[in-house]
Amino acid sequence: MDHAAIIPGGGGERQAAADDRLLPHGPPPRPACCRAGARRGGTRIEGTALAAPPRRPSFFPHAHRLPPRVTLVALDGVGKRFASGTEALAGIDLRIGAGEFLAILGPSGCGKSTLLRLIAGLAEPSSGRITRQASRQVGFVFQEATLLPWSDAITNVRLPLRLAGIDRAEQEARAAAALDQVGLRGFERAYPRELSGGMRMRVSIARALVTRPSLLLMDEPFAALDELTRHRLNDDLLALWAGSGVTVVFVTHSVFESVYLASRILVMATRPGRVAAELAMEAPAPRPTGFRTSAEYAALCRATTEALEGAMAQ
Ligand SMILES: Nc1ncnc2c1ncn2[C@@H]1O[C@H](COP(=O)(O)OP(=O)(O)OP(=O)(O)O)[C@@H](O)[C@H]1O
Repeated sequence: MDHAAIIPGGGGERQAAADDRLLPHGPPPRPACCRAGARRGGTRIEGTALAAPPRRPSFFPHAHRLPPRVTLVALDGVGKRFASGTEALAGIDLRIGAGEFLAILGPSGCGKSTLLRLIAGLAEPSSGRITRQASRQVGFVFQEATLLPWSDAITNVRLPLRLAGIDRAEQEARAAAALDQVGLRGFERAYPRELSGGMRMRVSIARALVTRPSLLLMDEPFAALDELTRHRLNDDLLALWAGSGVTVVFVTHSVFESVYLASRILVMATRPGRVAAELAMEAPAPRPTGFRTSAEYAALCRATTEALEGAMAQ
């Protein structure tokens, strides 16, 4: 099968409406290719410039190796047991490379959110070790937009800067730029109740971006949105990622969303939560028109579904 073939005329993925339009910019498209491989192995970490993630064997015929990159966060044998006795995670070895788009995919309760919180430093592991690059700045986006209802969009977005003690003029300028970045120029004075669900999520993303994070952590951010809005936000997030160089870790239940977005997918199994498989894939970013109906996308979704079914059978 030719994984790089694109079926023309499909999709409607990038028909941005005024209501849900995001980023105008993006990098030159990369060649279409994909790679997936079994996971194992660790990498020694030296100081703050961490070692590159391990390379893994491929099983796609046109596979190629990803370039080595700096590791932002490294987890070695990480486990998490809650006071209730629940063993949420066990034996997690993971390298998050600068600039990658990592999706964490798995069934409900497998520990995806717990893993994201550990990566963020919002919780401590009960075993193992997490090493983070010292200079990283983390942004967090949750499933709900969690905006202050009594504040307009720009006030919501500048909140992290206000809490950091940055002066008012800079807060305003950076918040306006972040809203522009997510396609909401002109909506600075709109209140959350005046915005659609997709627009509220854009404000939430702008609030995460305003701190100029090197690591953007997203916990099922589009799960509550309708499918078309979700597709548009997927495209715009990809353009944002590709244009900014930010590292994204994205939790999702959806095989289709993970394949569409990610450069690497971590498939998790449950009880205790652990990494069952790791699939590395690369496709042009932003995705070309019709990618959702392409043979390449279908092949990647099939491989990922098989990996997820394998994980659930473990
Ligand atoms: N604070 C906590 N105290 C006790 N147990 C917890 C706590 N947080 C999570 N758990 C348990 O840890 C396990 C993993 O939960 P987690 O929310 O990380 O899974 P998840 O994969 O994100 O689930 P979902 O996809 O349904 O959001 C679950 O069994 C959950 O009940």
